[in-house]
Amino acid sequence: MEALRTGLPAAVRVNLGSHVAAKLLTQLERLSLLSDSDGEHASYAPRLLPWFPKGLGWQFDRLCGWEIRSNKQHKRLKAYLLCLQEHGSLSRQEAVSMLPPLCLDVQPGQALLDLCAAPGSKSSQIIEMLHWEQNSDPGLSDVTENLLPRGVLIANELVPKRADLLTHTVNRLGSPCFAVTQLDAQFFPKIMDSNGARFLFDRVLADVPCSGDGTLRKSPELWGKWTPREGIGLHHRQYTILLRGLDLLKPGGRLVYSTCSFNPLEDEAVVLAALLRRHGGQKVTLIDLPIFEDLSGSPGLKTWVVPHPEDGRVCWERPEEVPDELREKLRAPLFPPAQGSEEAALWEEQRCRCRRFLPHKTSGGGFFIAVFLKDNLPCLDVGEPAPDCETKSNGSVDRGLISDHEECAVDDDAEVAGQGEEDEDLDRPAEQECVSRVQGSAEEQNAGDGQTQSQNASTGDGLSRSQRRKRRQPQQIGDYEIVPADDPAWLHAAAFFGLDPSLACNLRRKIGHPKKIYWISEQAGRFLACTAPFKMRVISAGVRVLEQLGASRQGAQPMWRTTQEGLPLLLQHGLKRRIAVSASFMKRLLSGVDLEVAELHAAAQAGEVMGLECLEASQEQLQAGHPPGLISGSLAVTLLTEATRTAGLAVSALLSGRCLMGYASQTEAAALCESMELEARTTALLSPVEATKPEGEASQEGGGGGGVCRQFQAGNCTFGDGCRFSHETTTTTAAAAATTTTAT
Ligand SMILES: C[S@@+](CC[C@H](N)C(=O)[O-])C[C@H]1O[C@@H](n2cnc3c(N)ncnc32)[C@H](O)[C@@H]1O
Repeated sequence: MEALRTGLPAAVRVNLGSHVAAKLLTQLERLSLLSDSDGEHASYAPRLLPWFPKGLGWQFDRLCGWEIRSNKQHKRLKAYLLCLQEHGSLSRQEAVSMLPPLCLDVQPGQALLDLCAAPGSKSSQIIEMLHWEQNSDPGLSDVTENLLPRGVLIANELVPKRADLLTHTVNRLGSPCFAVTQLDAQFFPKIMDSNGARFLFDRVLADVPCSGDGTLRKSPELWGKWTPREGIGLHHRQYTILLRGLDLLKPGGRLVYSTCSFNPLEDEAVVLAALLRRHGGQKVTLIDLPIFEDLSGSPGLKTWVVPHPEDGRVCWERPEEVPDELREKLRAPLFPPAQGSEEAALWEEQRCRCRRFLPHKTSGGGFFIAVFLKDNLPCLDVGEPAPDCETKSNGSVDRGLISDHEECAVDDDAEVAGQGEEDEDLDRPAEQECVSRVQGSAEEQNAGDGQTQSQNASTGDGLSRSQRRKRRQPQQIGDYEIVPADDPAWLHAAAFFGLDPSLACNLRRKIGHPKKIYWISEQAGRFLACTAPFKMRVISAGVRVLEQLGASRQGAQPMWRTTQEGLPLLLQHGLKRRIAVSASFMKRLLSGVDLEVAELHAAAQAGEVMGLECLEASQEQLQAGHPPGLISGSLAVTLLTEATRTAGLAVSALLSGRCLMGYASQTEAAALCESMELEARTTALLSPVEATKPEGEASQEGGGGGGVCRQFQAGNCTFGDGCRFSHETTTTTAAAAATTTTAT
């Protein structure tokens, strides 16, 4: 209890794939040397989390998340972290919440499913892990085609607004290895690949909605809200999500079940109920978690009590003790196994493999994890499905031991309806939020009552479930189509950017939306080519790499631009329209200044710009009547110091007959600029609060460039005093802002 009353240390995870990963790790190491003699900044010393691979996880032991968020004294640290988060270099994530993805043992090329994914901390971590092989040496990525990530994470979320937030979170990573779906995980359908075989996942994460009492350290307001009813109401939904996940898992595959709750009704009771069944004819068992140095959890509970939903002081040990009027609510699966029963023996053997992470032992938040392994043996005869968990006349409990759950869990064909939701606050703690999101939704009521959407649907049209199933045609997942290798628009874009036309096999576009082209990993492509019994909502897939510029003239080929998020991929694949510029030139570009073509040539003369010749009209073009000089259009601008085939800092830009302008959004541009100033920014963190940013001296902090913050003018700049753009509101600066060309 004492531990729960203290703040939760803030923790961060560095993205190995970021172009600043190596620099950022150096700065974290530098900060870690701070000590008490550094006075007010001593708490800025992060500690390396020894159990996180590749030295990427860090924790600020003496600083909690809400302090960074709300204490003005830490505004520069907040801006520093926000900026790094914005360009996907760093994620703020509670330390124990980093464990489930590590328990998945992600391997390159795998297909993974995150059933309950918003706001997306674990999904981002998994996607980053899919890239680890490729980014094994931070900052020096030697990317070859063979090492391009092939795997996929399908990140699923029920609530539409949270699914949008999830999409934003994973999009920051610029990865081709994901798709976001918006479905009720309980009804995530059986999908078939293009060969008619079932598409199963190598790994599944079921980080289910829970009562969130493990997050009391970061969300103290939960103290007043918690009731025993929540755990009881959530148990059934957690169980059906877990069953669905196990069914979607390949034989030999792993599923990680996790909650941020201490409640055994949401933890042990759910895990035990799933262990007692077969899944697609296969048995499942628990396996030990990996060893996390410094972070040992406790085993799962042997026994527990079930409280009265309205009065936590009244509890029962056995289902038979429950008064008749509560028997429907407090069903047998909520209870521990009866002493001496077959189930108790099984549980005794398995429970030690569950792990409870307790705040007073780990200095972190409360968490529960169990790792399931699905049998690799041929299916056994599964027999008749058992009735769902009934109390026998002799008082013992029938949990359907080793029966198959196929029929008793959920209907594959259930259509999923999204639920309306209130606004998001990015700064609010993830796990706690997910609790409040699900409470009160109509769908929660259904799940709590044990009534599924499929049951509702079955009464609708007078047809039986199997009749409706037969009547339905399988539907292709999502609305994505392959870009044909001989598509004229693609061939034109490939020729313009100097890309190999055969790259088309990686590209998709949304049906009816030919103006955006996405790059999709091999496994993501396989997933999108599958069919499902109903139209699945795929909100986003892969990374947008090309976008058509304006409307094309009648008969003329459309012009394309590279997107900021897709640039690293295109550069790795030989994009030829690229120039390299000095740091000071890059800062000017990022500050939103239009750089006149004459200035570009002068900078090239001075050695500040290299590679202009790749923008010049070729002999062929000149013969075809193109005027001599630079060819207008989209291009990549990289830093002169970066080797050309690395994932270094690169900016999408546009050259017109008159000038060169950046095409990153204001937020992206600000974040990229900050990333160039990482060392200076870290130094600035450590100077006295008042002296750090004297008015009008932004450039002394390494900001350089100037320019007016349009986010500030629109009233939504998140960087506050830490913003590198001007927050002045004079007429002069407003007029200057009107002329900036950086895209929003
Ligand atoms: C514990 S949170 C997930 C946190 C997430 N894994 C992360 O690390 O950022 C649970 C999420 O499940 C969502 N959810 C609730 N019921 C669901 C359902 N039936 N199907 C899919 N998602 C659901 C909630 O809206 C919430 O976003």
